[in-house]
Amino acid sequence: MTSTQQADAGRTSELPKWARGNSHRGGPGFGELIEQVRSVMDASRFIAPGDDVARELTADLSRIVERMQAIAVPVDDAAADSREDLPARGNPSLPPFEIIDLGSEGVVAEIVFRAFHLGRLSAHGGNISLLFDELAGYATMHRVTSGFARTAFLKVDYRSLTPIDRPLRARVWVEEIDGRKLHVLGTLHDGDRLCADMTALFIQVPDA
Ligand SMILES: CCCCC/C=C\C/C=C\C/C=C\C/C=C\CCCC(=O)SCCNC(=O)CCNC(=O)[C@H](O)C(C)(C)COP(=O)(O)OP(=O)(O)OC[C@H]1O[C@@H](n2cnc3c(N)ncnc32)[C@H](O)[C@@H]1OP(=O)(O)O
Repeated sequence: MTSTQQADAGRTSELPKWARGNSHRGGPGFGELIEQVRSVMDASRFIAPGDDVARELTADLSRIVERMQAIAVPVDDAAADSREDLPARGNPSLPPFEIIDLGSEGVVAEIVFRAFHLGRLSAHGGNISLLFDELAGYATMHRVTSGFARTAFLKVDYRSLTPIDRPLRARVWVEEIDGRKLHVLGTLHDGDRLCADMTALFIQVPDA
C-alpha cells in the first residue's frame, strides 16, 4: 500500500484529546462573551477618541481584563479554542468561520471578515492566510493516520480584493500525501469570484 492509499483509508487513531472539542466549557454564555470581545475589536478599528474618552475606555477595559485574569486556567482547560459549537471554536484571535462540511474530502467553511480584519479597502491578507492555516489544520487532521500535522509553509495568492461584512466560502483539502508530507490546497470565494487561493505543506508529527 502506498502512503497515499494508506491516507485515503483515513485516520487510524482517535483525534488527540485537545482536538476533540466540547460544547460546555465556559458555559452557555461563553459564545456571547467572545462575540462581545470581537465587537470590542471591531469598534476599536473605527474610533478616534479624545484623550479623556481614551482614558475612560482604558479604565473600563482594564477592569474587564483583571476580572478575566482572576479566573485564568491552564490553556488546555480554557474554553477558547475548544468549543466546537462556536465560530472558530470560540477563539477570538481567529476569523470567526463556521464549518459547513468536514471530512476526509476536506473542509468547507463560511467566513465573514469584519471591521477588525480590515486592511485598507478589504480584508487584510494576513487574516486570509490565518484562515487558510486554520482550515488546513482541520483538513489535515482528518487525513493524517495519527497525531497532528504542522504547517511547514503556506503560500497565498491574492487574486482579487476580499470584502468584509459579507459571507464568503472557503474550501481547503489535502491534494496529495507523500509519507509525512501533506500537500494542501485551498480557495476563498465571494460568490463565484475567486478572492484567494492557497498552497501549503503540512508535516505529520506525533502531537501538536
Ligand atoms: C477543538 C476541535 C474541535 C473539533 C474539530 C475537529 C477536528 C479539527 C481539529 C483540529 C484542527 C484544529 C486546529 C488546527 C489548527 C491549526 C493548524 C495550524 C497549524 C500550525 O500553524 S502549526 C504552527 C506553525 N508551524 C510550525 O511551528 C512548524 C515549525 N517547524 C517544525 O516543527 C518542523 O520544521 C516540521 C515539523 C515542519 C518539520 O520538521 P521534521 O523534523 O518533523 O521533518 P523534516 O525537517 O525531516 O522534514 C520532513 C520532510 O518535509 C520537508 N520539509 C520540511 N519543511 C519544509 C519546508 N518548509 N519546505 C519544503 N519542504 C519541507 C523536508 O524536506 C522533508 O522532506 P523529505 O522527507 O522528502 O526529505
